Amino acid sequence: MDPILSARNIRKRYGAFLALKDVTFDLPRGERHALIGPNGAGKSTFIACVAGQLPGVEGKMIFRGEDITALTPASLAKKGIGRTFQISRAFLQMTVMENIMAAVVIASGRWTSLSRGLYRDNLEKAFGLLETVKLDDRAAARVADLSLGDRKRLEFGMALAGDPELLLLDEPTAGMSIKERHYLMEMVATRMEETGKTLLFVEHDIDVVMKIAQRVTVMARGAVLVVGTPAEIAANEEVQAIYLGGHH
Ligand SMILES: Nc1ncnc2c1ncn2[C@@H]1O[C@H](COP(=O)(O)OP(=O)(O)OP(=O)(O)O)[C@@H](O)[C@H]1O
Repeated sequence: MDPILSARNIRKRYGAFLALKDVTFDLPRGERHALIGPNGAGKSTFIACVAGQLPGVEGKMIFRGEDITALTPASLAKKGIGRTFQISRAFLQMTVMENIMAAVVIASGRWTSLSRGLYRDNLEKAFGLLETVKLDDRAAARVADLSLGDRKRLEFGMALAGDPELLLLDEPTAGMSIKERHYLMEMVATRMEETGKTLLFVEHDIDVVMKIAQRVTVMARGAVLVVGTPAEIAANEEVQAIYLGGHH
């Protein structure tokens, strides 16, 4: 296995509460990997640790052979770790195109260039991303007027602007209809497949997990319980006990 990400003994405390208890985890390059587990298992905390968003994380995080422990989200983005962000309120009144352009410009790292060539390149890239997430026909719409499914696809497109090697998605389908969930996640899976990138996602919809993930990590109470293929996970008695035990 050629891991793109190796987490070693990751610990995270919130005050006196230990939310992650020595999580050790290897993510092979090019894999679509789901993190599942009951509420409070530590899934979002782990994703936030990988994205560099939490202070005081203990342990070691290696990305593409390099120690990235304690790097800031901005430097992690430059190194190829991307995640989606909810579009902030101020940007909801702007159009789909303006939002995706902002993501492209930020990802390019060149805010102030007036070069027309660069502007044209950015515009082309922005259009390409809108095509990828099937929003090219909504380019002029205000984000506030989009359906939830459309907005989530836009957020996915914006996360792709930096062309991340590893994409982190924390409950990307929350609040969506079953049909929208599958539509979004099939789109994400296709994109990952075509570009050879790696995906780590937290997902509560087990049907989506079974369809999209190549391997699954089950977390419970801040620790990794079991790792396996979707079929192995579905057949695992410990996992069944957690889910049927009413703890989620
Ligand atoms: N900022 C915080 N301060 C204190 N405790 C926190 C904080 N964030 C999370 N926790 C606690 O840490 C534990 C893990 O939370 P986390 O959100 O990572 O779990 P999760 O597996 O993503 O759960 P869910 O499926 O409900 O989103 C929970 O017990 C939660 O209450």
